[in-house]
Amino acid sequence: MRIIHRIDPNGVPSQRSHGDIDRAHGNGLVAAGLRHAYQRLTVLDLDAFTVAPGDRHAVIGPNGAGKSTLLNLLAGTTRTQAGRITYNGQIITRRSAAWRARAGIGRTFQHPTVYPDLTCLDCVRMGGWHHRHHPEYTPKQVLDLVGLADHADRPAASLSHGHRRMLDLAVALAGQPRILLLDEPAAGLTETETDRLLDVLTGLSSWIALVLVEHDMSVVAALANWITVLHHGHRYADGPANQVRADPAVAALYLGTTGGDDAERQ
Ligand SMILES: Nc1ncnc2c1ncn2[C@@H]1O[C@H](COP(=O)(O)OP(=O)(O)OP(=O)(O)O)[C@@H](O)[C@H]1O
Repeated sequence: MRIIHRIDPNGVPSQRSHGDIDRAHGNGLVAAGLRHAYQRLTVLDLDAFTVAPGDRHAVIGPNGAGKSTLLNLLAGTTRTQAGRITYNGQIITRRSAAWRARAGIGRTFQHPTVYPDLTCLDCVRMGGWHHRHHPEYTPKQVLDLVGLADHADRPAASLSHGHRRMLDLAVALAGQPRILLLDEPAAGLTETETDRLLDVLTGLSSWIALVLVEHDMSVVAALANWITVLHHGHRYADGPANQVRADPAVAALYLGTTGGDDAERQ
């Protein structure tokens, strides 16, 4: 199986399933030359990563591959050490996470960080604070969307793990993101909760781009039309979701039967 690479060696998008027109006008999120190290250990070294409006882009890879690090750099919760990030044609590399959230780059967390002392409704109000005068949806509508309408007045701290994840998503959605970065949104959810999550995410407006870090391949299969595989911080494979999922080398990577032929894959 040949993996179709999305980026040519010069960093120019080469193959796209959709979004080309928007990208041509400079819309979307474009990261180039992102490198990140903890102490002297480089955990991410990515030539290019692009997200166009409407993308459904999964980032997969074994534990420690650098997936969350990538998401944190895109969201601005981790400071960029090397590389450049642009959003709708504007360089945002040094912009804070709060600035990026206001600009439309929303995120959820691997470990949901809701405001524990606030009620669910107030958490969502906080998430949509910068849209409070012209909200697309009221906080109650957002809570209803994720199935938490009955919990509006409960403190966030009292929620179950699954409900906390959905509240985290509601907070992100209240910010009216144009790009939504999701860090393992299905982790720890029951089957019913996962179905709800998929209902919410598949029902989002088609112009909202999703970047999904996820280990659950059924969730990836249901949502993603493009997959980037990371391995030891490098891009191991990149292509249309059905092709990447069918690639024996990607399966072997997950089963731990590959030696990690990064050089061959880049
Ligand atoms: N704050 C930190 N200090 C030191 N090392 C870190 C820190 N955060 C992450 N790392 C290391 O960086 C590497 C990449 O971590 P990252 O969380 O991005 O991987 P991941 O692909 O998201 O993994 P997982 O699927 O297990 O969540 C790992 O080796 C991890 O141990």
